[in-house]
Amino acid sequence: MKVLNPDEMRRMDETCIHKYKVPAQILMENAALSALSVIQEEYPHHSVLLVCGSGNNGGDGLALARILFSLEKDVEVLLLGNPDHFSKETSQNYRAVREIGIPLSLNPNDEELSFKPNRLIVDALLGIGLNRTVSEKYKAIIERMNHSGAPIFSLDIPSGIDGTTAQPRGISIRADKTICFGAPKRGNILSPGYVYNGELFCSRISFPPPLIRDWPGKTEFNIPSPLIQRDPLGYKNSFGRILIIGGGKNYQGAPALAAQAAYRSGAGYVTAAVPQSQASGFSAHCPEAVIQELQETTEKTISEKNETLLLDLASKHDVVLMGPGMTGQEETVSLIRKLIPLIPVPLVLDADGLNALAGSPDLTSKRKFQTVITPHLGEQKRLRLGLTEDQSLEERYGVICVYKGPRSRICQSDGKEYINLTGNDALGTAGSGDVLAGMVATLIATQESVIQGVCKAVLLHGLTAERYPGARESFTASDIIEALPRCLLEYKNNYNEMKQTFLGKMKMIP
Ligand SMILES: NC(=O)C1=CN([C@@H]2O[C@H](COP(=O)(O)OP(=O)(O)OC[C@H]3O[C@@H](n4cnc5c(N)ncnc54)[C@H](OP(=O)(O)O)[C@@H]3O)[C@@H](O)[C@H]2O)[C@@H](O)CC1
Ligand SMILES: [K+]
Repeated sequence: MKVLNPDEMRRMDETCIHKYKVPAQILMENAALSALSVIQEEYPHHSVLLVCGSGNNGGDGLALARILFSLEKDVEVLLLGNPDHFSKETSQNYRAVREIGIPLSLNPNDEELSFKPNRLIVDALLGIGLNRTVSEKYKAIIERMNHSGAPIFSLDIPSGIDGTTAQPRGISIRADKTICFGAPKRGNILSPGYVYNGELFCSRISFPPPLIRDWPGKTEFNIPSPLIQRDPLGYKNSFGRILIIGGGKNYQGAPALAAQAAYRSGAGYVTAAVPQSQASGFSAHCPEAVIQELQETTEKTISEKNETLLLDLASKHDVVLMGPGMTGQEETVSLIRKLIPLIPVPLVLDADGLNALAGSPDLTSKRKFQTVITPHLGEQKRLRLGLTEDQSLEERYGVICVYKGPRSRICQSDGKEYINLTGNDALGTAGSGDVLAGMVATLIATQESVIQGVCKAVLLHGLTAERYPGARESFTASDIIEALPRCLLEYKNNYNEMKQTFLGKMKMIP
């Protein structure tokens, strides 16, 4: 499923109207009919107040009012704006609403506004035409709607959410349900906008399939291919050989979590290269891993003396993960910077690996093998130092970048972007990133391509937090690892359902 920004959505609408000859009036009617089916299903007995703005979003609301009224529903319309500025389609619906005699208040003042808690509010104030901070007049109404106690159903996007950035422009409706038209917008899917949708529905409003299928947009939901089945005749070396370079004083846990996550994601063989004084502690955490003891700096971090040994070891593995727990010790940072360009297999950089990389994009951009970086917000900021506004990390560093956070994004340097739909706030726990890094390294080794491996790892990592009972009350990085087997099994056995329901995150309406 493609995700569009408002400009793309307008171009798609225009293409539908001009190339495929589906008139705008029909699109608006279809939008209203699809919203009607949600109301009939979800709010069959509610009376309805439609709050309409003066753009086509308001036009959708007016069309819906007309259809609801024809079904003898108790409806009322609040209309804001100047009818002289309406589009042709909105004007037609406005005239019909007036002629039919549907109760309507035009630009009501504060005293005339009445929101009853048991009456459904349809939010048709602002759609993808939002182009500035919400005006004072609209702000006051949005506040009243949000505090009314009434259920709110938004048309296309909650009024106030920017369709591109997903940020509220000053304020936004907090909807219980939202139906998006044609395709989901970035504002419906990214953080924080997705939270304002409530439950999300989508209608194609009769867009012809080739229009959607062949649309050249580069952003889509992260729903990768099915898991590659394990070879029943395979052995440990055929299920992914992962080298983890990590650990430093006070940070033994980080590489241990990554190693456990690697094994639980299906890796056949994991080597952990850690400072020698931490080897025994590491073994206690992950007895399955083969340990390579490394010479240390005086601060018990990994010394530069290990360069040749590590490069040789890397060449004997399918993927290298470098960074967890390595600290910012000067000599260790210098080692990381020497190793990055030379590691002769795909490389995953996380944590201190990213801090060492920040500001030196040439270290990764010239690598012969692919690099994946998994920065959280703070690390993203550090990596951006020296970049211009319009440069992305994936482009400048020549990597696949996983922008971690609510609704993580996986971005390739060619502009392709996958928005992850799984996960919740439970994942904000120490060690969560180390676990993800171990999963990414493994699935890169075991799946059909680096990008597919990354996408599957991010999806599964999020799924653990949704499937682990009580995760939002109590969850640790080790619980992510514990939940992995059942999530892998679900991915394997229920793949088609997960794909068809967009992992339960969006429901298609005719
Ligand atoms: N095209 C199609 O075929 C289809 C389109 N469809 C529907 O159309 C919607 C897009 O319609 P749209 O482009 O008319 O914009 P819309 O979101 O209604 O708002 C524009 C109005 O808001 C105003 N305004 C803007 N910012 C503001 C602010 N901060 N505070 C206050 N006011 C502000 C702005 O005013 P102005 O800039 O003129 O002052 C303008 O009057 C789309 O979301 C979908 O629902 C469906 O029917 C399917 C077919
Ligand atoms: K809206």
